[in-house]
Amino acid sequence: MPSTDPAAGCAPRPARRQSGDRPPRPGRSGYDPEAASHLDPTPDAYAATPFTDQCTLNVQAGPGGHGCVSFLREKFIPDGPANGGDGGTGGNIFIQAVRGETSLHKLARRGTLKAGRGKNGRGKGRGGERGEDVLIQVPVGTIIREISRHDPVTEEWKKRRQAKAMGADAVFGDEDGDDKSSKWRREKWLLFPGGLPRSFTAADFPALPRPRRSNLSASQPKAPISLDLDSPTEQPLLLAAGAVGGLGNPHFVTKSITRPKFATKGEDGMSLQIHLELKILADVGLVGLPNAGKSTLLRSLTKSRTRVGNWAFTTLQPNVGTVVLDDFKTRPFRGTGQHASTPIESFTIADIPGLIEGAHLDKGLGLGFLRHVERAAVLGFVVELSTEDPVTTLKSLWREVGQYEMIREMETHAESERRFDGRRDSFEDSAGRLPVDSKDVAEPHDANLTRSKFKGSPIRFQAISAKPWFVISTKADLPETQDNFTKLQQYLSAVEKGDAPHPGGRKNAWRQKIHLIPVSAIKAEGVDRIVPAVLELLDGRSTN
Ligand SMILES: Nc1nc2c(ncn2[C@@H]2O[C@H](COP(=O)(O)OP(=O)(O)OP(=O)(O)O)[C@@H](O)[C@H]2O)c(=O)[nH]1
Ligand SMILES: [Mg+2]
Repeated sequence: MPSTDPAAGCAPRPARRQSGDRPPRPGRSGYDPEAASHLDPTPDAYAATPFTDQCTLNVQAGPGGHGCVSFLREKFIPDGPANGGDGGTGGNIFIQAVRGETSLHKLARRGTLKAGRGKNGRGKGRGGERGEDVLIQVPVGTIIREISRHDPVTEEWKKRRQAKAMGADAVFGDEDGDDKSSKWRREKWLLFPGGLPRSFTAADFPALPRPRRSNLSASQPKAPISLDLDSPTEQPLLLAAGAVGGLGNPHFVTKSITRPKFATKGEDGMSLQIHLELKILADVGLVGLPNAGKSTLLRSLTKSRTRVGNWAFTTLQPNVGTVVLDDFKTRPFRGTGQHASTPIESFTIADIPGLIEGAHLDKGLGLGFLRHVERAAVLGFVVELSTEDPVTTLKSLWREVGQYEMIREMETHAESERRFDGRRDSFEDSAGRLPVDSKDVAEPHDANLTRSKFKGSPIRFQAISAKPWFVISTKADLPETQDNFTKLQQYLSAVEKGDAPHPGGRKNAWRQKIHLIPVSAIKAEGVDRIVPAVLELLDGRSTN
């Protein structure tokens, strides 16, 4: 076996152990145990990075700053007109899918993210500064679902509408509507600190201005949020717009009140509880029992440094490797989607933890990791030839995949019903938006951000059994594996011809040309046949 290291030059190579101090490695037959290589690495030569694929976040848009009560005061003008500035708008919450991120663990640790509060208005008509924005960066392939929201402005509108519907004069009354004489709500107003209580009687107090939102809020996604960030977002997408600031005292100058000693407080920012779920986007997803050789195969096809070990559940998190194609002449085109006419330069392979029989009953690591191959274009079933019956193994793998597919279909159905109910209950106008006060022109921090339209796609589910699939029979270097290979070959050709039912049990499952590729991943033998087979399936056309 040649001991050349394909990873050399791209990662620091661990110090080679002396043959005397290397621990014995059980169960490796037909292979020289002393020769460490990229495909059979020493136990410390693997990448171990923290990984989380789901988390819940609380995000809070910034509250607005308060309006200011101030009067012009100059030499010879002791009691000038009102000149208090408006409060600044609160910070916004943006989200962006970026290529460099691979996990949600950093966000999972944060829990709550709050945008900055707008600054209060100041004298001489100076408006308060905007609050600081928060930008949440997530990996490409993250799905965002809204769990709950608290939007003080929407609630205020709701309350007013209800009060109006009841024909009450209590529109501006206290929450319980008992104290009708109180037309103003103390908590909404900012009073001049030096003023005497009698100067703040309800009698000539103006009506509380109607609740407002910033004009940026028009580009918020509709409630309830449900988005799939399946491609990198060039510009950050707005999740929650900051609340508007309060009005300074010049807004309340009337004929009768020429020197208003009050201003309004800023609105409270909306808060959202969202669930983030990362579903890795790879072209090929590997599915197999634990210890089948999936990670070794990934190492032999790519420069991945995923952990390999002769025990079940060596891999505890998904790993993605990239196969770079250097044969420029025969590179096929991507057959579908927006990149239909771009030639394939590389493709990605996802290796997930092993699936065991009964994974749908939460045995082993359960079915959860299948979310990372659910969106793969092609599924690669990795079956060890040294098992007793590879056909039974393949069938049981498909059974688990079928169970997962069923669960996902039910979830998708339930989700669309929930969304429908959410829309019906939400307080929105016919265009699905709350009215935005045209007077309220809160200048955005960055003009580019206003132009960003919400580009995330709606969440879709693609039937797994309809995807093209192929089988890689590993450990073909081990003795007495020929019979198992023949058995598997016969079974797959029967499935292809329709003589045997599809192992997933679905009628419309894909069964066009099921490749069976025998390999010895550890010796890197036969793996070069995987690339053309994958390209053929990705390309969606048969080269035969
Ligand atoms: N003889 C032989 N051994 C192999 C081959 N491929 C993998 N192995 C060995 O099989 C064992 C398991 O390999 P892994 O690649 O870790 O298997 P896995 O499917 O990723 O396992 P999990 O991560 O537990 O799901 C290791 O000891 C490998 O060295 C092969 O082609 N031939
Ligand atoms: Mg593995």
